[in-house]
Amino acid sequence: MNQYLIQGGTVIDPTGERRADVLVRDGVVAAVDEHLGESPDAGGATVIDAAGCVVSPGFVDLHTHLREPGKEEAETIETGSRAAAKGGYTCVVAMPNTDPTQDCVSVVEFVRKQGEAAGLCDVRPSGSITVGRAGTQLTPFAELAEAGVRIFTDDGSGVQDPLLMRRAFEYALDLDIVLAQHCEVARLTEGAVMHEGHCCSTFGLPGWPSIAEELMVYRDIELVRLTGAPVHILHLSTAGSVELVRRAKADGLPVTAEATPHHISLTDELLAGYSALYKVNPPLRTMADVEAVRGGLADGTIDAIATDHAPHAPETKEQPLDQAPPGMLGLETALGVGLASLEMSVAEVVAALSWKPAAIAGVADTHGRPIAPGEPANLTIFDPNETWEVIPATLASKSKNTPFVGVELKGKTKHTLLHGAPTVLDGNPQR
Ligand SMILES: NC(=O)N[C@@H](CC(=O)O)C(=O)O
Ligand SMILES: [Zn+2]
Ligand SMILES: [Zn+2]
Repeated sequence: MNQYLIQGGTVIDPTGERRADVLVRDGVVAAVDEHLGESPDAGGATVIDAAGCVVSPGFVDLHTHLREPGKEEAETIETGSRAAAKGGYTCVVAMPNTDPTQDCVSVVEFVRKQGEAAGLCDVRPSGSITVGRAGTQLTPFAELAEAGVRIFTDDGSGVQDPLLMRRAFEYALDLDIVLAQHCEVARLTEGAVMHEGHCCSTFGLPGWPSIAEELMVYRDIELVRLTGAPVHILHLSTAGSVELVRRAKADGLPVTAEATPHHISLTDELLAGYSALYKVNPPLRTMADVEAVRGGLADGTIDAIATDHAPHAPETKEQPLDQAPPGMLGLETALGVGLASLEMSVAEVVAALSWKPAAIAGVADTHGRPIAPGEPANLTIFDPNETWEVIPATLASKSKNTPFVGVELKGKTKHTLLHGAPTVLDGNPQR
C-alpha cells in the first residue's frame, strides 16, 4: 500500500498542538515526529507538502443533506461526498429527508452502500424519528440502531407531538442513540420565509419568530430532564436558544447543540433583495443572535459547527421567496467561514469541526482521533491563511446555492485523507 509523508505542518488534535511530520502507511498513522523526512522509515513515501498548514483529524459533519435517494438532480451521495472531501470532511451524517425517507433498514443500507461506492467520505446515515417523517408513528428504533444508525431526526420538520417525543426519548434510553431535533413549532411558522423582526416588517415578508424555535428547545430539554435520554439540538439559531442550552448544560443534562456556518456569519438584512439564496430554516436572524451563537460556540455551550449542507437545484432557488425551498450549501465553505467568524483559536475551531461532532455522531472510534501511531489516518490538511473567492461554478456540489457567492474566505482545505488514501490532493478530488 502507498505511504504518504505529510511534511512541515502543525499538528492539531485532541491532545494539543505541535510541529511534526506525519507518516501514513496501510491506512493508519505510522509515525509522528519532527524531521521524519530524514528517517529511513519514510523512504519511498509520497510527500504531501504541509508547509504553513494545519494537519488535523478529518472533519465530521453532523448535518448533511445528500438528496439521494429522491432528489438526485440537486445532489447525489457521490457529488455530496466529493464536496465533503473538498471541505476537509472524512465523515458526514446523512439526513433522512430523502424520498423514500430513511425510516427503515433498507433505505439506510442503500445510503451507506452508495457512500461506500463513492469512496470519498464515510457516509453515516441517520434515521428518521417517525415513519415518513410524518410525525405520527415511531420508526423501528431498535432495528435501525442494530443496523448502525446512531442519530435519529425528522430534520426538515420538528416532531410536533409532545407525547410521541416523550415516547421516542424513552425508547432511545436503552439503545445508545441520540435524538436530534429540528426545533420548530410548525403552527408558529406557517407561511414564513424569514426571521420575524424589524427587517421582515420593512420588507413586507411573513416572519418566523424566534419563539417557534425556543419553545421546542425548551420542551425537549424538559423531556430530557424527565426521561434521561440525550438530545442534540440541530442548527440552533437564536440568542434565547443559546441561553436555554447553557442552562441545561449547567444542570448536567445530556444536551448537545450545533450551529451552522451561516448562523454565525449572516443576518436577516440579506433578504432585502428578496433572493431565495438567503432563505433557510431556521432563518438568518439578527446580529444580536449571530453574536450570541458565536459566544455559545466560544464557551462550549454549542458543541459543534455543522453545515446543514442543503443543496437545491437552480430552478427551485430562482422561484419567488414563498415558493423556493429553504436551504444553503455548506460543506466547501464551513472551514473558511468558521475561521473568519469566530473569536476562537484555530485549535478550538477544529475541535468544533472534528472531534466534538465525532463524539456526538458516535464515530469517535474512527474519526476525530489523536494523530498518533496506530490511529486511523482520517486527516485534513488545511492552510488557515490561504484566501480564496467562492465561485459557485468551481464547487464540487451538484447544486450551487451558496450564500457566500463572491465572498473572499480565508482558510482552505488542501488535502484530505480517508483511511490513509487521499480523497483530495492540492484541492483536487482524487475520484
Ligand atoms: N435547512 C433548510 O433550510 N433546509 C433543509 C431542511 C432542514 O435542515 O430543516 C433541507 O433539507 O433543504
Ligand atoms: Zn432542519
Ligand atoms: Zn437540515
